[in-house]
Amino acid sequence: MRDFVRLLALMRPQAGWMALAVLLSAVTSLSHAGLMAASGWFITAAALAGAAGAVMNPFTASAAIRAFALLRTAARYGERIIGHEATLKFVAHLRPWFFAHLVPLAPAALEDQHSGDLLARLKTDIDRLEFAFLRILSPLLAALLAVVVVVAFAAAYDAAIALALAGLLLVAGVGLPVLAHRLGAGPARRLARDTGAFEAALVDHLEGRAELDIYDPENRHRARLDAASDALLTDERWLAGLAAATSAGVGMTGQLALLAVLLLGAPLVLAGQLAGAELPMLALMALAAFDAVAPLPLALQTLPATLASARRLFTLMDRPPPVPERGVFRPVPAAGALVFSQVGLTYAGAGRPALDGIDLALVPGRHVAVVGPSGSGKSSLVALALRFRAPDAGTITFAGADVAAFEPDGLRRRIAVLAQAEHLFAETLLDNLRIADPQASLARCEQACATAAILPFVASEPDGFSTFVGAHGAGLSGGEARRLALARTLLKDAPILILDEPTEGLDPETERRVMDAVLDAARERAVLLITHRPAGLDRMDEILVLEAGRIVARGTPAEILPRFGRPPG
Ligand SMILES: Nc1ncnc2c1ncn2[C@@H]1O[C@H](COP(=O)(O)OP(=O)(O)OP(=O)(O)O)[C@@H](O)[C@H]1O
Repeated sequence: MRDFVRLLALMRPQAGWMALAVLLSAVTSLSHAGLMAASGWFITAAALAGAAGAVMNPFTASAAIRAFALLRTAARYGERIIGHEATLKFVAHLRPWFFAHLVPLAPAALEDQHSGDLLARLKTDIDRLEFAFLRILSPLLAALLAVVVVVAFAAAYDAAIALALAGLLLVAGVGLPVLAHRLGAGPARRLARDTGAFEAALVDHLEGRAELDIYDPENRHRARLDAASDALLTDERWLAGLAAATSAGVGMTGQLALLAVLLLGAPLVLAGQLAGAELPMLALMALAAFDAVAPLPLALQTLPATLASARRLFTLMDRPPPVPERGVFRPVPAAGALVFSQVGLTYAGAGRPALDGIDLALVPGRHVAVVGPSGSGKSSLVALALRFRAPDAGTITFAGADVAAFEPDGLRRRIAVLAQAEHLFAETLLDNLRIADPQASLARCEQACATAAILPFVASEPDGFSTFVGAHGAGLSGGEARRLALARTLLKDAPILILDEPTEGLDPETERRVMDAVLDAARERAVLLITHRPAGLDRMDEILVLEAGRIVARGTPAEILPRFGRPPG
């Protein structure tokens, strides 16, 4: 219920258009019933007049028939135009709204989300909400309006006929939809829940094709996908069958209503309490009134999936961002030292802190390395520096002010990072480089590529910088992808440079050359080098040794490196 109310609140800006669409939809149903009623009356009255040899004025009735027919067409046209306009405006607002809520959550608060599942939310769930008005709300309200008018009209002629009509409309408009809802709730909820998971598994399957070819020749993974797909199809088939059966049920109830009106009305005609032409008028109007309730079974059947989609979206929306992205912030100084003082970080549900009592200063012109075994907390340091997470102990300052005083995006502009797993976009080499600086001249791109030792590769490609790198850089070797990502990081003109395993995948000689070039180029910047490898460590001003989240040793290369008989980490 809460989700439904929140959904209604989201529709509020379009409430005026939506109310008009509902009104027009009710007018469409009523003019249809009016057309049928007037036609029934006219045909019978003409036949009775003919049989009695009397003269009848055909103009009033035929004018009414024409008026109802025109009104029905105009109202239907208006309802379609306005209903879709309101819905499109609603969706135009919904998708950016969802996206705007999602962005501050990334990456830390979305770590448990599969990209395929997020895509399903952006697409399938929002598509479902898109129809919440057209398929659920509008038919429901329009049917209510139309039914009240039709039953009141019938009551003006005879209470029993009105009662029978109201009862059968209730059966078709409430009884059958509730039954269909009951029978379809499980499959509908499963569909809403599992479609996202299925799409996520499908994306996973495609991305992991190479691994599956190696490890899964028996196609076990594929069989699981097939089974999930079959289950979804079974549910879909059940819901389609249910929709067909309830629609047939509504049609049959309409026929029953026609019969009931005739049976109840015939004695009244014989007793002279009802005019002969009024009986077919009421009977045909009753039959036509069922058009108004015909969409209700589908509306109620759609409701659980729509609510499940709304709940999935709202649950994600309600996650607090790991750091506040909005508020009153100070302008971020162009340069300054990034200083960690006694910083601690404990992940939710973790038994021990990932970082504890960290003191670290990234000062312009000073180069610091952090070494330590896997899981010692190196990437967590980067997440804190980038304000993807906030420390739960100690303080981090930039240019002397707590980083919480700055807008996170503004602070991130001062930091260039080569992360452990850099994403390459399915675009050209140049497009990938210019993500760091869209204005970067070709000469600057070449300079960055030369420093990262990727320029010879670019030059050897027939298309040069226009070479397409493929999805996730699949068209490049691991080392090439790493050097391209490094060149991109170097292009970002930021006073702080963080390099997480920059030479991963390079041979020792290239590694040494690249590290020398990078450190020369970054002489003026504050550098944080995170590494397991020896290259470049001898050029550091300070080396910190991290173990299980704590700094267990720190000093100059001359003090630290002799402790490691072999490469540290
Ligand atoms: N999102 C997370 N949720 C819970 N625990 C996490 C999360 N990220 C990291 N950890 C844990 O925090 C600790 C430090 O992880 P971190 O990734 O910072 O280590 P690392 O030194 O960068 O490791 P590696 O060298 O393997 O990349 C590990 O015990 C890890 O399991």
